[in-house]
Amino acid sequence: MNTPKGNDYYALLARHDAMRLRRQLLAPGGPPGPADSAGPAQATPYCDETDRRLILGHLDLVTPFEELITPLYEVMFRRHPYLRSMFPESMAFQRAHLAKMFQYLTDNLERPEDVVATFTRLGRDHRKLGVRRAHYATFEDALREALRLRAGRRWSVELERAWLRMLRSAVDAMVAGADAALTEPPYWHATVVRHDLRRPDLAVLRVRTHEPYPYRAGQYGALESPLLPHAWRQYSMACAPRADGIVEFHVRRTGPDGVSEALVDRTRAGDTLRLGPATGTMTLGDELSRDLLLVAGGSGLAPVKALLDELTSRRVGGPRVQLLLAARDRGDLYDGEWLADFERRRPWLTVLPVLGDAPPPGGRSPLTDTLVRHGAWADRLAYVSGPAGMVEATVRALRELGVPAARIHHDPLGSSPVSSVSAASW
Ligand SMILES: NC(=O)C1=CN([C@@H]2O[C@H](COP(=O)(O)OP(=O)(O)OC[C@H]3O[C@@H](n4cnc5c(N)ncnc54)[C@H](O)[C@@H]3O)[C@@H](O)[C@H]2O)C=CC1
Repeated sequence: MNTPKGNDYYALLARHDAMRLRRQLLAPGGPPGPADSAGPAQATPYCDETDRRLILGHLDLVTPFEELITPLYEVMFRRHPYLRSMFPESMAFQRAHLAKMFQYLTDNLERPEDVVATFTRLGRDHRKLGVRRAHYATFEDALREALRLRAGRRWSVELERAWLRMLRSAVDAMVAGADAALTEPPYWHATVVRHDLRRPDLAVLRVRTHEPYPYRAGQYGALESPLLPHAWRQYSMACAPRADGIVEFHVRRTGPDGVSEALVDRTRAGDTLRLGPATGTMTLGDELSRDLLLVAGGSGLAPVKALLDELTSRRVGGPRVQLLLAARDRGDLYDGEWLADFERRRPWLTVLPVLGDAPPPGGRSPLTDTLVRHGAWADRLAYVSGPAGMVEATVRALRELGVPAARIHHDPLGSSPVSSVSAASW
């Protein structure tokens, strides 16, 4: 065969794709919309009611998804060894998150608009990984083989077609999201200008981005350390955007060998990181007509600190703000000094620390007890950030105390499926 081999071939494929994209961009009328998208997702009919029933009725054939993911990556890397270099050395996080992504897709078949919105964001985010349209075709081929392997003799052509339509609707949205973001960098380089170890397992990092980094207070972005190439983890920006390009992050080490460990234990001022595009909905609206309730747990303080920062700059007779800050103990109030000083100078702010460990499953939580005890919150606008269990318990308590869901802002940073969908899953 006359085809270039191995890495060269796939590099060529990616280059060909980039050139095609460039031609499309330069063509009169600019880049194509989603409906024109080429590649594997071309002119794909979306997953309909029949597909939904087929997929959900036969989920047992391909679940648990963790067992689908292992052969999927094996097939993909066996056929295209070059793709392995786009992934981190350890695939554990990657596998878990791809499994969650399939879970999210199959759980939300009834909500195509939400799915499209999520995958559009994901496509924009995936530019930082160097993902190109051509890669989606290789992913689809690998998935097809993994599905067949996993499901065995009960697999059918109809079922496979339904799965591929579901996948292609997600891929279409990702391609559209990537195309729509072509005018912004896929990631930003940032130099660490300060690294404060506030607790043995928690660091506050200040980085300066080399190019302006667009974001809003309350949002988050993914960081990558050169110590762990291709492994990206999400952290909230802990200050409102600043003219000097400094961005603050709060990082808690949660286990050995991960990105947080690299950032807490092995990163110093002068090191360079990469930062993915900002995303998230925990932002302040243009109008601030209601008083606010901010609830933060542990390093979940980061986005709340950014909101406080923005509130400071926006105040002209603005709202009153109550912050409930949950921490394991007094020593774990790692930004306590800053917060005490900040509160002293802001008569509109009241901070209430709530100390105690996470409750056992089904147990009472000091945080929700405090919410209930202090609670005439029904008229407030609430922002909640912290461990997934804390966010869940707080949102539930607030709903019971009469705060409508639409007035409770929280982002699923941490372990929830949607968050994993916005992480580097493919
Ligand atoms: N670093 C960042 O930029 C951000 C981190 N997060 C998330 O915040 C979490 C922070 O973790 P840590 O600092 O280790 O916090 P942590 O595990 O020390 O928890 C802080 C406090 O929250 C309360 N809490 C924990 N679980 C609870 C539950 N199920 N119900 C009620 N209250 C509970 C407890 O009072 C606990 O002391 C992580 O899950 C992270 O993903 C969220 C947003 C931003």
